[in-house]
Amino acid sequence: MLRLVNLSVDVDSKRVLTNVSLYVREGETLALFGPNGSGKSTLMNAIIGNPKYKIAEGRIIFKKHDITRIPTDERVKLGLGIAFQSPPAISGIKLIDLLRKIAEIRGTEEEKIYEYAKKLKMEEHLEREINKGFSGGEIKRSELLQLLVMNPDFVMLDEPDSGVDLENIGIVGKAIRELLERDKERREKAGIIITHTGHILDYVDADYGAILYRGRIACIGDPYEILEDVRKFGYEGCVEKCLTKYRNLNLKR
Ligand SMILES: Nc1ncnc2c1ncn2[C@@H]1O[C@H](COP(=O)(O)OP(=O)(O)OP(=O)(O)O)[C@@H](O)[C@H]1O
Repeated sequence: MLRLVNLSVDVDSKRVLTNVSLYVREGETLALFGPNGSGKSTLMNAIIGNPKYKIAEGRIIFKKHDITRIPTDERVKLGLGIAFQSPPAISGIKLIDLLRKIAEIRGTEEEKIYEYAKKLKMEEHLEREINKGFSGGEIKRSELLQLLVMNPDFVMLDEPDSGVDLENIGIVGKAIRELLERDKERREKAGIIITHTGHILDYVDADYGAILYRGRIACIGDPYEILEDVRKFGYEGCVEKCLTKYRNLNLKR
């Protein structure tokens, strides 16, 4: 569904991602790991088409369309959606007004807004300006609420579990499951989830995991095994273990 081919990305003339190749098939969820500053958010911003993130080389293919050079709104129309790690607060626009607009464009029934807001415990925030004064956990739930109303085919979630308390993590987890599974009988869904702690993977099944390390994909494998290895050996040790495994596989061949 999404394929990145030798993608290199610059931010403010600094090379942040080098030669990233990855794919996520229909129905799959990829868990993306990596130390701070390794380029995970950059990757999501490049995929959604944030103009600050310049594609220096490579291609992004989504549903067989080459979207490398098309603007963000066209990518969203094709079915991409993102929950940012740190979205801005927007003065003068209430959350409910944004949600109504999204619902109108995407053909979502208005009562669904209230249903999802209730599920995410965000009813009291609907009349407030978007993200203004929201706590860290409330911002995460606000992003998810917007995505639920938007109902994209491919979701990118940048650390949806960071700053979320143990009680709310279940609420967030269920919302993400719904995002990945709603209408699955009618159309394919897939996604990428960035997580440091892996808490969200207690609620959402990831099909495979990848480590982004110093701007490159350094390891691909079982997400739960990767998480365990990162806990035991740290990122460097985990990447070294992966490389040794690849080398041995190649030697056997
Ligand atoms: N505007 C910018 N100018 C210069 N460097 C930048 C800019 N934006 C991002 N970077 C750098 O790009 C690198 C990757 O940042 P990115 O936010 O993608 O990392 P990340 O893997 O998502 O990190 P974290 O886990 O801390 O969220 C970092 O070293 C960051 O400082």
